[in-house]
Amino acid sequence: MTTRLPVPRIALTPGEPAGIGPDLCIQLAQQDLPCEIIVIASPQLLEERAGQLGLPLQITEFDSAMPATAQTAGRLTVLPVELAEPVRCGQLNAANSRYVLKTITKATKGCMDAVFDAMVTGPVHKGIINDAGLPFSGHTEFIAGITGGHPVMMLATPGLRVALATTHLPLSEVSQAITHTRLRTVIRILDHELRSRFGIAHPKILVCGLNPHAGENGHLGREEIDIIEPVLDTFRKQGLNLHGPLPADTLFTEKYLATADAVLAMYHDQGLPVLKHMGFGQAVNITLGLPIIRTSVDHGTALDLAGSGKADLGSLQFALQTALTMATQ
Ligand SMILES: NC(=O)c1ccc[n+]([C@@H]2O[C@H](COP(=O)([O-])OP(=O)(O)OC[C@H]3O[C@@H](n4cnc5c(N)ncnc54)[C@H](O)[C@@H]3O)[C@@H](O)[C@H]2O)c1
Ligand SMILES: N[C@H](C(=O)O)[C@H](O)COP(=O)(O)O
Repeated sequence: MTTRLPVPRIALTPGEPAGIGPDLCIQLAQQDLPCEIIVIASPQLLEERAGQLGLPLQITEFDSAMPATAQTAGRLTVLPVELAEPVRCGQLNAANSRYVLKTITKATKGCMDAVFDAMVTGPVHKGIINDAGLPFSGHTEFIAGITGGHPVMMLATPGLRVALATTHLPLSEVSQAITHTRLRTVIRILDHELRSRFGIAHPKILVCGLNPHAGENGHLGREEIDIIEPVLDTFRKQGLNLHGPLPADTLFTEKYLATADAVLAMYHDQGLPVLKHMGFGQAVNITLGLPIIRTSVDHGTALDLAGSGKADLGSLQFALQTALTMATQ
């Protein structure tokens, strides 16, 4: 007798309604998939956008009491959330910012309550959420505010994983944020999840310095000597396979990357431009350190492309595939 495994149920938030998130959800819905996708959004928005794109879409309202069924092309299961105001492609409207946060909150709580096996997020516009007077610096921090845990942002593309010691911080605040406590927490989570979620027995992690040339022996900054090296030394004594602090400009070369499982960058734009240069459109953003599985696209709202049919589905597909792998391993 064979036992059929349950179909994974994945929550999908389209993000900013005036951006390409709704387009991508509709494009994704044109495929048969080995999981159930529950889009948390306004059904009216999705129907209007499908009309603009000229794509078929039959919407069914989500009923959590029903067993999960695999996604079939042209259909979509939706957990409805009402918009505050109608949406025009490419035009941000702060009145709809609470709607955006509500969709993410529902997905997060649904994962916490085991209604969903994982959540995948489309791109939000952080600025318009802030313009609405709502504190928000990114999904990563917002979701962790609901679930608890210290979130660690890691982007991955075939051949490279980059995790960040700090996430959405003004550059002027980064140095202060690189503390012994933060680095210890981030490295512990990164090492642990590379083992537990990605099946890497003894992960080799390359750690960037903060300053040019990793501080040039203290002549170009002391964070490496005072903070990064002592933390790495402590973990090395415990058997972790950590290398650094290395100058970030030369760390990102083949000689170093060839044998590495992940790079830990000290701040957002130290690590992510390299990863996006290598894999934009084929990369995923994964939040480590949470009690739930959350992945996301590697791109933003692309307001210029909303409703045009030109948005590339690659990163959303990769994000979904990664969430599925993590949920079913
Ligand atoms: N996952 C997220 O929520 C996320 C990620 C990155 C940026 N953002 C936000 O998005 C907003 C806009 O950011 P940005 O302009 O720096 O980046 P962006 O990714 O929106 O756009 C950069 C360029 O890439 C193009 N592009 C982006 N996604 C594409 C796709 N799927 N297919 C084809 N072309 C695509 C755009 O047309 C644009 O030319 C900001 O508010 C930023 O914070 C959100
Ligand atoms: N740092 C992400 C990137 O550049 O792709 C992006 O801002 C999204 O972050 P959140 O997943 O925290 O919203």
